[in-house]
Amino acid sequence: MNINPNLELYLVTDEAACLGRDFFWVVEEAVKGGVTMVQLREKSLSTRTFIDRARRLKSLLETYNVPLIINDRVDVALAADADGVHIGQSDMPFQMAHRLLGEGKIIGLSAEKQSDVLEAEHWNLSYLAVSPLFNTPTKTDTEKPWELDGLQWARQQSRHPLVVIGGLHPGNAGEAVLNGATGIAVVSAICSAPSPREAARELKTIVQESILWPATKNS
Ligand SMILES: Cc1ncc(COP(=O)(O)OP(=O)(O)O)c(N)n1
Ligand SMILES: Cc1nc(C(=O)O)sc1CCOP(=O)(O)O
Ligand SMILES: [Mg+2]
Repeated sequence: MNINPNLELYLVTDEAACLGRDFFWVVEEAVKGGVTMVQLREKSLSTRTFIDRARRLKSLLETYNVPLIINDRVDVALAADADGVHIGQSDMPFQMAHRLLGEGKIIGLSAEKQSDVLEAEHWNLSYLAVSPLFNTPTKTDTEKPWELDGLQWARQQSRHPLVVIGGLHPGNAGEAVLNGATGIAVVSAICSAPSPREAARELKTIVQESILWPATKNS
């Protein structure tokens, strides 16, 4: 696996946010719309059900060559042969996760405050998540949002690709990229959209056009 994945549009799953629709249908539609990476984020499943879901998702995503990331759980990532893990500041420390996973796996880390960004310079991450960029009702146990000025600061300090998460939608995705994000991570803007495929398509276009700006501005 390429440990430098395409981060442009990162779907973080939440079955409750799928509004009763089939979870795998929502993910597949999102991938058809242009999602470049998927994180399976499960906070209440038993270990066995988490592994079963991860294996099924892995086989779905393989068809589209889209990497699967497991939130929090290195054991589940290994059991499902996922492409990597996402760890937060209260999860397994980076060095342990790296040792257990071995080479060739994606590891992403949340940065909640300035010292997290500086500490992360020691580690070979695939990405650093600016967490949260904006307030979001989807996850409320967060630190203070970074906002755009905080994102600019992180961009100046960090050597890692930056993913932004928290409150991203078509109205602010472009400014996130213009202020330093390599890509955006979203839950509700895709999972709860009337058409997850169309929502992903719209967000992907915004991200890609913002990456190219100002190269395309006068063309
Ligand atoms: C891409 C991405 N960024 C941040 C998080 C949050 O991780 P964490 O702080 O460990 O919180 P939980 O998601 O585990 O509740 C994430 N999952 N993904
Ligand atoms: C899973 C998660 N982590 C966050 C963090 O700040 O670390 S915010 C978040 C949920 C993001 O949901 P939405 O796209 O609906 O705002
Ligand atoms: Mg976590």
